[in-house]
Amino acid sequence: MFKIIKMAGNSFGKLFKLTTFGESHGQAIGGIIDGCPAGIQLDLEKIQTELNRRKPGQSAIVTQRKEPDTVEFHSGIFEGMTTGTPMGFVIKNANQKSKDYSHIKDTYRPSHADYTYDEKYGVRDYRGGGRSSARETACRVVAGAVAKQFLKEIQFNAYTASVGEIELETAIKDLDFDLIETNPVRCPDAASAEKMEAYIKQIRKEGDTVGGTVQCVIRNMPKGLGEPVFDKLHAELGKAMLSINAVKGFEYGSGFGGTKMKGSQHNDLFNEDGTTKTNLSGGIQGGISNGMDIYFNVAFKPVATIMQKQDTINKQGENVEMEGKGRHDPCVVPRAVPIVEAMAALVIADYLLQNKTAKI
Ligand SMILES: C=C(O[C@@H]1CC(C(=O)O)=C[C@@H](OP(=O)(O)O)[C@H]1O)C(=O)O
Repeated sequence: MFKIIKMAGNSFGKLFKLTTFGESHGQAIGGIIDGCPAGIQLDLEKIQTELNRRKPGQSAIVTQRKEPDTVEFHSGIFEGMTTGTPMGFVIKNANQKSKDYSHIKDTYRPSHADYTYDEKYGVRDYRGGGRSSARETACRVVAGAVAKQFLKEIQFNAYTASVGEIELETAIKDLDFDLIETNPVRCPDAASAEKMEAYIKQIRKEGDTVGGTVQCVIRNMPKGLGEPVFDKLHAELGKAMLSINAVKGFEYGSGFGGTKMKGSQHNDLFNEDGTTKTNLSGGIQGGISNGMDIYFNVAFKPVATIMQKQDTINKQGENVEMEGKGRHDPCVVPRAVPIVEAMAALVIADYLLQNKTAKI
């Protein structure tokens, strides 16, 4: 008897829709962007630049897998312009080292998707984590980079806000986003970035991993995006962020901090033009954008694969010891920055198409 189980959930978005395919050690990963409006003059170099911000091997504090991550578009673009037809794209895998994974064929890394994939499907491509690998996020970055070009007037700026206990202490209004790409951690404050980088290096030496947070600010937002009641704008942003590998938390606006305030402190009072004097709402009220900046935090856990011995179980349910092998990120946060921006751009593009009255 076959178990009737297939993998669903490979698509994101209603009207601006991305479907991805591929595994970390297969021939290629890629996707189809369906619903991108016609007539957008695409800058392909900008799309590649976004991919380069995410790609493995980019610095000493990330996985040392070396992938060119060159995107090839196979449809949907004519003479540099989107045609409104499905945009198929492929990124070839070039640097797989599958033998690093033979030890997890029948054994489960603690807190990795190995166990749940095996339990659900009964079969899994364990090489490099297969479909559960964060390599899939390269496809999201491609689609997000296309969405950003559709949403030219809207600015998406994500950056590393913490690594372990080390936090960026500058208030959002005082940040200089031009500093984000000036260090390998992608933190817009040189002193914090240095501490974070040193800490990630130390953690790597210990064969361990560490988590952190990415903060994202969306500026120049149109008013009126968001579909109450179940499809509130922040609900979709939350889903988008929580679908990124290793994400454990999402908060927007005042977030969990707001629970400690009184209404009299928390309410954003209006200016006559409808803007607000404060923005604890994070640019969204009633699930609808109010034109103020949207800002949110995304929490990333420490990567599950560590280079230390741990107790675990095998497929037979026996207790065994295992140690991670291969090339992994000691902290995913610096490479997650462009992924967060990409997912935010996909949400805003989709909601803009759903809301025909919005103007940008
Ligand atoms: C390849 C990427 O990251 C990979 C994510 C990953 C995992 O388990 O998620 C495991 C590693 O794969 P490999 O062992 O094949 O090097 C990482 O390098 C990428 O992001 O493009």
